[in-house]
Amino acid sequence: MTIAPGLLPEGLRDRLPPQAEASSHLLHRVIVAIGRHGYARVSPPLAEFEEGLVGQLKSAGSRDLFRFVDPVSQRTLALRPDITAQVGRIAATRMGHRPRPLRLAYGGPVLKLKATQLRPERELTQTGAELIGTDSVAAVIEILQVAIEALEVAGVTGITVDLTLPDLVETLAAGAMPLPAGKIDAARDMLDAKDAGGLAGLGASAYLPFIEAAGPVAPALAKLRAIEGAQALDKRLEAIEAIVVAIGDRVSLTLDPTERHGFEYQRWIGFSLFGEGLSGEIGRGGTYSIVHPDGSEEKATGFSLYLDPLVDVGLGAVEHKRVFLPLGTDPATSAKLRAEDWITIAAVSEADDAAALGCTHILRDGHPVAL
Ligand SMILES: N[C@@H](Cc1c[nH]c[nH+]1)C(=O)O
Repeated sequence: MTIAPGLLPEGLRDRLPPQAEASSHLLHRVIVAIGRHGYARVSPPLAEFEEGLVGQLKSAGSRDLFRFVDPVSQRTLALRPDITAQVGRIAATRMGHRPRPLRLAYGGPVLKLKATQLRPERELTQTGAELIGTDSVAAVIEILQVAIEALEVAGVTGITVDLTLPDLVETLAAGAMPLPAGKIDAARDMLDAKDAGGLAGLGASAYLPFIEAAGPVAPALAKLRAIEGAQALDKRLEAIEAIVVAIGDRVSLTLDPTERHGFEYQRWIGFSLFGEGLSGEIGRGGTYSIVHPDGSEEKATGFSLYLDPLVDVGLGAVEHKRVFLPLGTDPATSAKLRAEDWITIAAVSEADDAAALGCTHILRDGHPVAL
């Protein structure tokens, strides 16, 4: 089968001007904003041994990995679908001796095995921060504040934070709302899909009220509090109240306690981030556990942002002044212009056309004149 020239595999794309520049500009601005909160940047590789990517975070699956055999080591390598696991590996090994809490930031491409309907792209630019050594309420609030600031710096407005309780079913099933072990996964899936009939069929009707307890945070919290047998969640609900106090004025807060989708390894709290005019989720995060080589576990809290939807709506675009330099322009003059922040487009033939080349100015008598 021949492949049409320029055709790329599904979910992979070229970024052209000006979006390619906007994308790197946005990543730079966001990572600088994260760094201001003390998060030092790490830069793990695009691919590593499969074991390095799957064993690091408790409960993280290994399904969505692009795998291949490395002709050099003869070992199975995988392309990273998520940088958080790599940061976990670094924190547990090379930076295991650094004082806690350890604040690390990252940014770069990740590759998902499957696209989703909402996100047809498989290669995404992921950036974020991980606060390692704690999953306290204070840690969650710091992480949310850093994420919100990073989104604001990127130009996102109308931010919504949707909170969820990823381990809700396990927590309740172990206490007041028992479920046979074999049914926990099924109950979780049905709650995630808000499938009331399925839940009842499973003998998990006690969980039905959780489906109703979703929406703007204040009424949702009130409904959760009223659920018979949900006292095991009290500490989590208090934490959510503290989050409302900390960031409720800055963003819209919603609560969807049974949302699990995309929260594979997050534990007592998770959150999704949305922005006005941006389709789908633009970020996600929560608390999780890093597994150390000796089997011990370390708590952590973090967030990741996905910058592609921002670039797609034009955020990060940089306005440039582009001056056309006719043939024979003195190199010292053009160097001076570049030092003054101009982009210089030098003629290479008499036929070159300043307007067609996207110039905003043309150099006349040593000075840029607007076209
Ligand atoms: N890396 C996760 C989000 C996250 C970061 N830290 C904890 N959770 C994701 O992209 O879904």
